Amino acid sequence: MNPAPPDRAALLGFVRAMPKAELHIHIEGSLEPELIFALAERNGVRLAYASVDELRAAYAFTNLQSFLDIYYAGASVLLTAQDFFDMAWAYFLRAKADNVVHAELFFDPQTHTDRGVPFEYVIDGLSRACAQAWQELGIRGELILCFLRHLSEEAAFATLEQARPYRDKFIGVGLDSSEVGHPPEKFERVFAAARELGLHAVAHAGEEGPPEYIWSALDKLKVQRIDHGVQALRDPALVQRLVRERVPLTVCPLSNVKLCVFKDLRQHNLGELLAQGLVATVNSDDPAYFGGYMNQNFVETFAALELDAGQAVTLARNSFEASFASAADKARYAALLEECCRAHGVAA
Ligand SMILES: Nc1ncnc2[nH]cnc12
Ligand SMILES: [Zn+2]
Repeated sequence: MNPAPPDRAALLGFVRAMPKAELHIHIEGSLEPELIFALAERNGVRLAYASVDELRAAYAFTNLQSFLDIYYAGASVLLTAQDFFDMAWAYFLRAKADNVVHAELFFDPQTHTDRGVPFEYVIDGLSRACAQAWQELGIRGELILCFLRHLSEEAAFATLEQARPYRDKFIGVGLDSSEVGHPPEKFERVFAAARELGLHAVAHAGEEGPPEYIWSALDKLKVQRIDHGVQALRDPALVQRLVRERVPLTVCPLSNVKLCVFKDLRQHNLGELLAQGLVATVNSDDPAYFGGYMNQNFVETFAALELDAGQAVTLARNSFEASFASAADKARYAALLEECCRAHGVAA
């Protein structure tokens, strides 16, 4: 294979250096095998795998459910507030290396409270890591509480009730886990209650599920962003609406390949999403399981789809526009991006 021409290398250097926001990261999906083993040892938890290598070898997924089974097993080592802090802090260090300046972290409380871990431990550890990320790394970290959609509406309401005393420690609610068979409308009332509390709303839709799930997330849950949403292109009327209303899609290219949504990265529709005027963003989803953090997602996707500097700037801008950052932070991020463009000779 020919080496990449120098201008492609410069482009990838720019893509790595760009300030960016990550809006679709499940913090439990950042738990690296090494940390899973360290926490298992610390907490006396028995794992079904004998070594880090054996665990990593099991990361061969055929669809979303095959991943979720291993992902929930991995999370079983998290018991104390310190465990949640350590996991999130490890993520923030990776994010810093990739020039992430703003991160909105999903967390799945039901995965932990159903094992007897108090909600308070989860939120304490995660929010302490967010505070330290701002103080020591200059990264704004926010939390979004996700309901597990394979569980009942009643369980989601109970989780919202548990979370209520900690309302100031998270900014929104989301919906994740097994998509097909669990349409968004199942959670219409709990999302209405969350919005009543002034929380932002997002939901996974159109990862494996049909465009109808995206319509439902918009109309029934009244979400402000769609997580994944790559199936939207199957429905031109839906695309028109998403473009008109500038509803962001938090796309996760490496995840989509690992979970067999696309056969390989060259088949990914990110370029087409951008060409149609959708507010697409790039994110890592579950980086410890899917082969990389933010810059790995950017660099591999740019190489596979031959995206250009203009598209890189659009993706960074989209990530800031789509974020729930304050107006002051958004202005700061825009200035950082302009400065980066100037330093790399890229038109802003
Ligand atoms: N990609 C994904 N889709 C749905 N639920 C998830 N939970 C963690 N990662 C997920
Ligand atoms: Zn996700």
